[in-house]
Amino acid sequence: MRIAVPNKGRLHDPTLSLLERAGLHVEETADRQLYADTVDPEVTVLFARAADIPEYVRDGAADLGVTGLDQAAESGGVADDPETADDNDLVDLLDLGYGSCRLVLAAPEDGDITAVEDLAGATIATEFPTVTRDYLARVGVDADVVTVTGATELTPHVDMADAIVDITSTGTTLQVNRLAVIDEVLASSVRLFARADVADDPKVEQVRTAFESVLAADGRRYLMMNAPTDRLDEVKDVIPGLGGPTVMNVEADENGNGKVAVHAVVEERDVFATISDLKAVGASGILVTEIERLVE
Ligand SMILES: Nc1ncnc2c1ncn2[C@@H]1O[C@H](COP(=O)(O)OP(=O)(O)OP(=O)(O)O)[C@@H](O)[C@H]1O
Ligand SMILES: O=P(O)(O)OC[C@H]1O[C@H](OP(=O)(O)OP(=O)(O)O)[C@H](O)[C@@H]1O
Ligand SMILES: [Mg+2]
Repeated sequence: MRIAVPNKGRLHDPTLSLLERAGLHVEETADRQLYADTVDPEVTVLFARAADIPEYVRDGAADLGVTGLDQAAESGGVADDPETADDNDLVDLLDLGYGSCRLVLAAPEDGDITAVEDLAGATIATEFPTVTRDYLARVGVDADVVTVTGATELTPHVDMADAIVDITSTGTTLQVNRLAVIDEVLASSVRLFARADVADDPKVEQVRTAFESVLAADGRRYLMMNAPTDRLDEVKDVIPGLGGPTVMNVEADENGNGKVAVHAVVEERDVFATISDLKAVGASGILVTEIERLVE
């Protein structure tokens, strides 16, 4: 099975680190620029441009792809559910959380275009012509779309376009170019995509679960402690756990008082307060550790 991942740019490093954390270590090879083996003999990684990845997956050059939803939507249909997906759809299996941005319609701050209706008969420049045309059809506005391959923000200032559809995240680029957002066209983030005909494959499910387990572990910590058996209920009340904690009997102390070991997964933001609460109800030997993966 082949997974296409971004070969460069902002999505490259986070994607490789996700593969690593998911246990799919990418082997170093001479051909690393194009493809690489992983520790799983059935899984190969293919390096491609973020914008080309959806096409690689649709064409069958790869089975899975990691890239932005904006790129997938630009290349054709995207389905959330393999059951209802068309043959040529990409199935959006999992939101990986990074690469968050918005595709927005924007026009010069001090211009005449302040609403999407003002764009009837106007020209919109974008690197995302398909998404833009779909959007115009959705809102029922007839405008021309010109495709550019970069520096889109410049086009309204050189009379190439009246408005643009482009990526924004912090808003700095729009602000510097004195462009105001008129509407959101698409909210995007990086997703794990599969070709519809392999979306139900057990190997695909294995990769999806591995990625999901990394996301589930993010921002969570594993707490371990000992507690007097007769104070277990108080300890349980204090732990803001995911489900009940795991409780194990351990040897009684030298005075014959019963003791238990308690393990629990807690949100990282709760750890600081929880530790003092635990001490107050008699817990001791409290350990806090990171979690690599969590399969819920
Ligand atoms: N400013 C941004 N903030 C968050 N995500 C972004 C931003 N710009 C782009 N992205 C996401 O990253 C994807 C890849 O962007 P792009 O193709 O521009 O590559 P890049 O990482 O910017 O590298 P380069 O432009 O140098 O090739 C986009 O499709 C989008 O999903
Ligand atoms: O809202 P902001 O935080 O300013 O981000 C938006 C900018 O980020 C991307 O450009 P990028 O930095 O990837 O440069 P590029 O045009 O070379 O791809 C995108 O094309 C916008 O221009
Ligand atoms: Mg870019």
